[in-house]
Amino acid sequence: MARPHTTALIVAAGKGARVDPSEDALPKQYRQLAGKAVLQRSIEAFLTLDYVDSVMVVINSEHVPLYNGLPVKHSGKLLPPVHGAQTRQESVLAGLEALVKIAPDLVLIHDAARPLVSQQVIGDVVAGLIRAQGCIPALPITETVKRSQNGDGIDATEDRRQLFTAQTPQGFKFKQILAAHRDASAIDRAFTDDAEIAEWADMPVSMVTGDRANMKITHPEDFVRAAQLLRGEALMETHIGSGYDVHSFEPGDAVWLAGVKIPHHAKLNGHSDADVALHALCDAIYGALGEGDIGTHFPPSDAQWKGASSTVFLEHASKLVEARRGRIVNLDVTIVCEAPKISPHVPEMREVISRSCGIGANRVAIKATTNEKLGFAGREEGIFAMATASIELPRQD
Ligand SMILES: Nc1ccn([C@@H]2O[C@H](COP(=O)(O)OP(=O)(O)OP(=O)(O)O)[C@@H](O)[C@H]2O)c(=O)n1
Ligand SMILES: C[C@](O)(CO)[C@H](O)COP(=O)(O)O
Repeated sequence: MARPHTTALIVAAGKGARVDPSEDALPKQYRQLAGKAVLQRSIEAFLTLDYVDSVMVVINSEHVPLYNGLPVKHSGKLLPPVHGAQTRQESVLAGLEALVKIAPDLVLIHDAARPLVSQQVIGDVVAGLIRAQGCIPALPITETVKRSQNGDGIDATEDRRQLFTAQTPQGFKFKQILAAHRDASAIDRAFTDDAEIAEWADMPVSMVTGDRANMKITHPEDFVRAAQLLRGEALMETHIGSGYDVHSFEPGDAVWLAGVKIPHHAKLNGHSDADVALHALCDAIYGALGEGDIGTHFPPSDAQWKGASSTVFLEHASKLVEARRGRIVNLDVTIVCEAPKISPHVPEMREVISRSCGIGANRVAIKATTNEKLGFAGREEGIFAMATASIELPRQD
């Protein structure tokens, strides 16, 4: 059976008034949380998953410049954003309507305000959709729950064994939740989550165990707690990888080096666009991850990689780092050739690599040297490159 087409719909059109009610406040989803905007974290949590085919973000029409300023890596999976509305419910419906042209099988509706969502929770929700039309992560209540009409006197104590708090992503069969949301928008009732709409529409919704770290950033102090969770969860350790690659010259008029096309009296012969610098760099990252090398992921025998841009492989390698909840600390490449001259191209090379990996250009170094006319590189029979990658990964012990 074919894998269901799955889209993540991230709602980010709120104003975050409970974090800061002032008109000119930076909305919470655009605030930094341990070095990354909240919304960027939420988007990346889904973009990095192979079984998520596309990601759509619902934004507030007043936040367009803020959204465009997010350094989210360009990816065909990230669809153009759509504008939301006054309530979460309306924003979700706007997103669902925009997805009609894609008509995914499954949709995962997620609050931008839950940036710590884990792969485990997302995977469990998707797995839960095999047996139900809807599935949400939820947690049992751990404190005693009181009912009170005025917030003062107690009217009753609830049986908390039957009470759970709902999280996101809330996953649904797309057609059914779209129909339910449309019907719900026609009645005078405010629904606080999508599962409530599904329940109202008699769709069976199951629950899987949520995650305490998958908190919704709602009040100012939640930023402190989320940052602590990120730090505690990610007790990081450093991994170093090295890469080496060589390609020979053949007749041609340009070489690809570190993602830049440089006019030359020959071209390089080899896998894809024969970019030795990016190949060495990818191998360094794969090495740091302990995940084989470029040929493991992109076999040279596979015709689809013939002539392909090696930036595709670099993006893949850096996504693997993200999927492991790691981060690239720095990348260092040395290109060895008599010609062409590399130094004029270094700024562009650093830019290409930083864009492909979603890191600052200050974390990328490109060096070049001649081989003092010694050996094959000295005789201008080919070019070789060496690279080192330093990455941080959650501790494995
Ligand atoms: N009109 C709205 C309201 C909320 N949301 C989104 O729904 C999620 C959950 O909502 P909440 O945490 O309540 O966010 P805000 O509405 O922004 O917060 P507040 O109520 O404090 O203003 C958030 O990611 C928020 O951006 C939305 O897309 N459109
Ligand atoms: C959808 C939700 O995150 C489930 O817990 C929550 O209901 C959204 O919060 P809001 O404050 O009601 O927008």
